[in-house]
Amino acid sequence: MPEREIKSWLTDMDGVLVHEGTALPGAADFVKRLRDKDVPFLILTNNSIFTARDLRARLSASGIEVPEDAIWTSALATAQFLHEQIPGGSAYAIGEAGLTTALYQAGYTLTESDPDYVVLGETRTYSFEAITKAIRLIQGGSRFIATNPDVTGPSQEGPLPATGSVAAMITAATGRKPYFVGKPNPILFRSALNRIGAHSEVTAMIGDRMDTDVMGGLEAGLHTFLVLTGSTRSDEVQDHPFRPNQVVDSIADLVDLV
Ligand SMILES: O=C(CO)COP(=O)(O)O
Ligand SMILES: [Mg+2]
Repeated sequence: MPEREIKSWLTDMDGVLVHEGTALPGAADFVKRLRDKDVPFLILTNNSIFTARDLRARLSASGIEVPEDAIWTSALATAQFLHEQIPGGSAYAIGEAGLTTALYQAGYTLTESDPDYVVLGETRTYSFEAITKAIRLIQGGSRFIATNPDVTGPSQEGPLPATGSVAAMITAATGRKPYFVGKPNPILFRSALNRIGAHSEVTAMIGDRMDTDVMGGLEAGLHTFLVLTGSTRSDEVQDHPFRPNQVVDSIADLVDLV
């Protein structure tokens, strides 16, 4: 049992609720319990590929029913961050609808011509041409932003290369490191807590990665649960200088805590 009462929940998506488009055992029950008991919650994902509307549909197709406004992605947080930094700015974006739509909705112009920012997001179709353009723009002075530092993402077949790995390639070519807006950045956690009106003292974070979900939750003052259905094996927890409050096999073990 947690040492403190949990009144609101932030939960990661890939590796906790789903593997790509397949729901993990207990995920649908966990979310249904939250909604039936009207418990404040938010799905907090570093996956910047999809819009919240698309993610709602994908989760529904896997049997997990959540409203669109219960989903907060690293793409949405990145667009909000850039709007606060340079309102009405411009960006060269590598990513999919989740990122480009969020940037447009934040009032940004997408361009290859002297953009304020190069924004790297998640995609399954990174192109050599696009990465080359990004490298040249960064060398020309555009600021380098990435939606999330995850070097891999989980799937049923095994790890998938992710934004953090591609960012490392661009860093190697330019000598510039990106500013990552997604987990573990406190910006994502603070914006998430604000969206559900929750206080860190009584909020839990459920994740599958130590370097994003658990680190970010820990630093935000949340109670942290690590599940073993995603990117972290139980014997890997000790490789990190910090640990979650609790390690559980899967989200099915947390249903009765709601
Ligand atoms: O998509 C991701 C990295 O590829 C991570 O997504 P989550 O933050 O939902 O685990
Ligand atoms: Mg995850």
